[in-house]
Amino acid sequence: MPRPPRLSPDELTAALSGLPLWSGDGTGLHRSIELPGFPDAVAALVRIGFVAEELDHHPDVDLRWRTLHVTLVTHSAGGVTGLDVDLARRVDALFPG
Ligand SMILES: C[C@H](O)[C@H](O)[C@H]1CNC2=NC(N)=NC(=O)C2=N1
Repeated sequence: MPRPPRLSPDELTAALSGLPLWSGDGTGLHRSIELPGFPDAVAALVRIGFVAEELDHHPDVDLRWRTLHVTLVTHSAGGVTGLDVDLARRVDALFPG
């Protein structure tokens, strides 16, 4: 599937202003999600995984005890695209913070 283009700096700034739980730059969007315990963190990763499969767009996730460190980047585009913004919104819908 063709990938969309990387966001411009202005587009990225606008996207991040609508994603207050996320930080980042052109190399990736980042959010950490702390759960009550390790099993909850594993379950959260599975839930994110199903959304990722639905979107055919996948996060980089570092699971540390009960915290998921999520990075979104479109690897084939070499930076952040609208697909990452879409996935960030879907993650926030699951875990509003
Ligand atoms: C064929 C399939 O669409 C691609 O391999 C997708 C799958 N998920 C992906 N996820 C992310 N984050 N970046 C990609 O470039 C990517 N490519």
